[in-house]
Amino acid sequence: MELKGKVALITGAAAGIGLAYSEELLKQGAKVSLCDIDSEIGEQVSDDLGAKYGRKNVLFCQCDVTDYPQYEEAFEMTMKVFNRLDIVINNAGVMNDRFWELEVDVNLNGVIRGTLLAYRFMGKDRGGQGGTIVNTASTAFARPQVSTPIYTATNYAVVGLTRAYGVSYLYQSLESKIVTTHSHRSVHFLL
Ligand SMILES: NC(=O)C1=CN([C@@H]2O[C@H](COP(=O)(O)OP(=O)(O)OC[C@H]3O[C@@H](n4cnc5c(N)ncnc54)[C@H](O)[C@@H]3O)[C@@H](O)[C@H]2O)C=CC1
Ligand SMILES: CCCCC/C=C\C=C\C(=O)C/C=C\C/C=C\CCCC(=O)O
Repeated sequence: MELKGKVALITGAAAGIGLAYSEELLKQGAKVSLCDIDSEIGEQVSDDLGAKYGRKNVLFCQCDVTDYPQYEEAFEMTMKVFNRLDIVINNAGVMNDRFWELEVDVNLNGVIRGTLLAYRFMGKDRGGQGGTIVNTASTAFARPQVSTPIYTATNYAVVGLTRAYGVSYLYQSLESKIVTTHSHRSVHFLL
């Protein structure tokens, strides 16, 4: 996929895998909207990436994926600043089964919110140009992580959600495909 000039919105972008996605996209000429609940690290990372890849190519949106209106604002801000949206990467996640309700709300409900918003802002049936949704899940979906059964369950669910959306779009003859790649013990599904 040609990434030059494309705009990507990435959640959990202030650290780890989300930060790696962001830097790679910038390297390949895309513009990125970094979304994260942590505004202190997020602003810092955004400044650093802006200095390296061009300030006009990087935006930080403070956003909690458990809060639909906040998440929606991040999409609106991205559209306002970059005037387009091509790629949504639902990556934010937590792993702590002691706080299982939060874990489900971030890892599963957050991906559902992000997927619905992505269809709303990019869907051809909504007047958009189409686009790509990438959902990150742990390979715990294939080999259960017995130490964290609820974290494991959220990853099973994300895989089911992503496969079902991918197939329903295929049935509707819209442009879509599912590709799985394995990297750092995570699975990235491309819709
Ligand atoms: N690190 C690993 O070995 C693996 C990670 N994964 C998955 O990859 C994804 C990213 O994981 P990592 O980069 O390792 O995590 P990380 O802990 O390094 O980074 C997660 C980022 O998400 C942000 N975040 C947390 N809650 C949020 C919320 N409610 N709204 C917005 N942002 C929020 C954090 O502030 C942080 O910047 C997760 O979905 C995780 O399940 C999958 C397999 C392995
Ligand atoms: C948001 C997550 C932040 C921290 C992530 C750190 C580690 C994540 C690991 C995984 O997602 C797990 C990946 C594969 C594990 C599969 C099986 C492990 C089996 C061992 C066990 O039961 O513990």
